[in-house]
Amino acid sequence: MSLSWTDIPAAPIDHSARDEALRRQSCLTKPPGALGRLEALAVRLAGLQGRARPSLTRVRIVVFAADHGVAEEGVSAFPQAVTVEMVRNFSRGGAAISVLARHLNAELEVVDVGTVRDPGPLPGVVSCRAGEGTANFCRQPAMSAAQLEIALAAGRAAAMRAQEAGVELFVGGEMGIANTTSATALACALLDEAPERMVGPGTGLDAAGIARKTEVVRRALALHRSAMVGPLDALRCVGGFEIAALTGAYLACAQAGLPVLVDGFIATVAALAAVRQCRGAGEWFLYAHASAEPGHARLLQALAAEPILSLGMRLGEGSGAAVAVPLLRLACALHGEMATFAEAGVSEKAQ
Ligand SMILES: Cc1cc2ncn([C@H]3O[C@H](COP(=O)(O)O)[C@@H](O)[C@H]3O)c2cc1C
Ligand SMILES: O=C(O)c1cccnc1
Repeated sequence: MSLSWTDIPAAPIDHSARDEALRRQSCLTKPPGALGRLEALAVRLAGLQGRARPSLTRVRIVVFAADHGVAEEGVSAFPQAVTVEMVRNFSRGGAAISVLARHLNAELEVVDVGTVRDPGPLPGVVSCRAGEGTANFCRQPAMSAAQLEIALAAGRAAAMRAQEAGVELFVGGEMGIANTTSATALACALLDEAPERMVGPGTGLDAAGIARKTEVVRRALALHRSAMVGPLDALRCVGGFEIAALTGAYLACAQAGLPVLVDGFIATVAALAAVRQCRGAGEWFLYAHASAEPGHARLLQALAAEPILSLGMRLGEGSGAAVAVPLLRLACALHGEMATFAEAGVSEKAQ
């Protein structure tokens, strides 16, 4: 399936800004290449932002929250109630991502895409509910086509709000108990990969829990195999509202030309769905970190993505991406503020 807007192509990259940034890099007072990947990141951002000296002053983090019917299969180490409880925690400023956003001076928005119990109006929380959690995808499709459309549109709306507000980098996060099961099933479907090669502990399952989760993913893939024709069909069959919202947000960012910093395992599955839906979208995505969730390495490999950090993080919420923001900011500062050889009167490399 596809919706009218999901087929819009990605915005083109500004090659002249990128080339100008590349020329500037070669004039800065350092041996060529001495700042390693920080150089390439600044040049890449120049091409995405369409200016030779990119900046990341305005960063927005949007956490999409939703519940999962598959939680009833006992696939998470935590109870389903945690999803809504964490939405309240985000709103009050006590979650990991709340702390990170504050310290980064980044804007934090939470979008409820469909938790089991509507938490009602909360400061900083936007309500865009596609339902009261997805259905258990071991038994039936996780969502209807109409629900998928609402969830994708919730993500798109968040991306457009960010774009209209003049945000320079979009970070998507997620919260949803059992969503590593959904993300794993989606990854297996998109990569045609065996569940046992992708399943991991999520919030902390033991070996018996991982075996149960593997079986759940296997059953889901067997049930939906023939219906999962394209990436949006796979999202509808085994995805989650918050994962679909992330895919919608990433697609809309790529279409609007807003650079994206992708978080961990779950966010990367959503990014893969976006890339499968729209080939050029991947140009707009930077990958922040290598999650400790074992399937993430396979996903990054499929996307030919080189994550910036590897800290053994496995939280989600956009936290791994948030932690990478200071490095990107420093890459931009070095690129934009260092003196050139000519400005500083420093001798260039001997021929
Ligand atoms: C307190 C708490 C805060 C979290 N913040 C993110 N997650 C992460 O863990 C969940 C996925 O793991 P699983 O599939 O094993 O349930 C998601 O909500 C994810 O964002 C959290 C999980 C918990 C328990
Ligand atoms: O890497 C992630 O996104 C992740 C891993 C475990 C639990 N929640 C999120």
